Amino acid sequence: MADTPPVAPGLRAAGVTVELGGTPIVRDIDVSVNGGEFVGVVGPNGCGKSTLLKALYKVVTPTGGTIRLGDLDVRRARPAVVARHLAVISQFQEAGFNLTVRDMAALGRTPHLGLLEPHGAHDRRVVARALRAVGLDEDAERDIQTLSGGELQRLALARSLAQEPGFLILDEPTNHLDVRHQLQVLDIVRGLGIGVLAALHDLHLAARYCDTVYVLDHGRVVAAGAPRRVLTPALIREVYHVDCETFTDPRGNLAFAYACPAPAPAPAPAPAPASPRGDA
Ligand SMILES: Nc1ncnc2c1ncn2[C@@H]1O[C@H](COP(=O)(O)OP(=O)(O)OP(=O)(O)O)[C@@H](O)[C@H]1O
Repeated sequence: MADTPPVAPGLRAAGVTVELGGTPIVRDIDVSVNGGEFVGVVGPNGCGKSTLLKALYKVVTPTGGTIRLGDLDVRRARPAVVARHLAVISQFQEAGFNLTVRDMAALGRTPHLGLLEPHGAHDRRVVARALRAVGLDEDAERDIQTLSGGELQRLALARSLAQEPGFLILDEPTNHLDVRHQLQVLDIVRGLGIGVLAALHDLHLAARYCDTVYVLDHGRVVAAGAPRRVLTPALIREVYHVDCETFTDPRGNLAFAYACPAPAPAPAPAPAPASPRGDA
C-alpha cells in the first residue's frame, strides 16, 4: 500500500506580543493557518507585519505568547529543528557572497544534512527541480552577484523550495518582481499545498491568493477573515487613510480603486485687525 503523504502542519500562534527598544510593536496577536491554507498579513507601513513574522520564525524574541507549528513548540525548539519544517523568504535579498545560483539554492538542503554531509543524488534532484520551478535552471552556473533584484527574489524561493518545508513564511515575496513573476511566484507558492503565511502590500494580490487575511494596524489585528468580507472600503479607509472603492474585475477577482482623500479646505484668512483710526 502506498504511504499516505504527511499532513502539512498548521501554525497556531496565540497572544504574541513583541516589544522593541521598550516600545510595544506587536500586541497580543493570535494567528491561525491550517496546513494547505494561504494566509496574508496586510496593513500600512510600520504596523508590525515583519516584526510579527520575525517573532514567528524566531528572529525576534516575543515578550509573550505561544507559537506552535504542528506538534512543535517553536519558541522552545532549536532553530535548526524549526528550519526542517519551516522555510522563510525575508523582505530583502542580498547577494553577499560569490556563490553560483545552484550553490545558493542548494543551501536549502542544509537543515536536512548532517554536519559536512555531502549532497546526494536526491539533494541534487531537489535543487534542480527548485531552480526549474522558478525559471532559473539555465542560470544555475551564474554568480549570484550578477542577478537582478527580481532574479534574487526568485532564487530565494528556489532555496526555500529546495528546503522541502512543511510551512512557508514570506515577507513581501513580490518585492522587485514584475507582474508576470509576481503571479508566477505566488502560483508556485499556492501550488505547494502547504500552509503559507505571507505579508503582502498589494491588496489585489492578497485578495486573489489568500484564503484568509489578517489586517494589522498599530501592532494589533483589526480584522481577519476571507478577503471579500474583510477588505471593505470602510476598513481600507480606516486603516490606510485613502478613499477606496471595491469592484469585481473582468476575471472575477476582487479589485480596488484608490484615491488620496481631498485635502481639507484651507482655513479662511483671519480678518485684518481693525485700524486704530477706525477707517477701512
Ligand atoms: N529593532 C527595532 N527597534 C525599535 N523599533 C523597531 C525595530 N524594528 C522595527 N521597529 C519599529 O517597529 C514598527 C513596525 O516595524 P515592522 O518592520 O514590523 O513594520 P511593517 O508593517 O513590516 O512595515 P513595512 O510595511 O514598512 O515593511 C516600525 O515603527 C519600526 O520602526
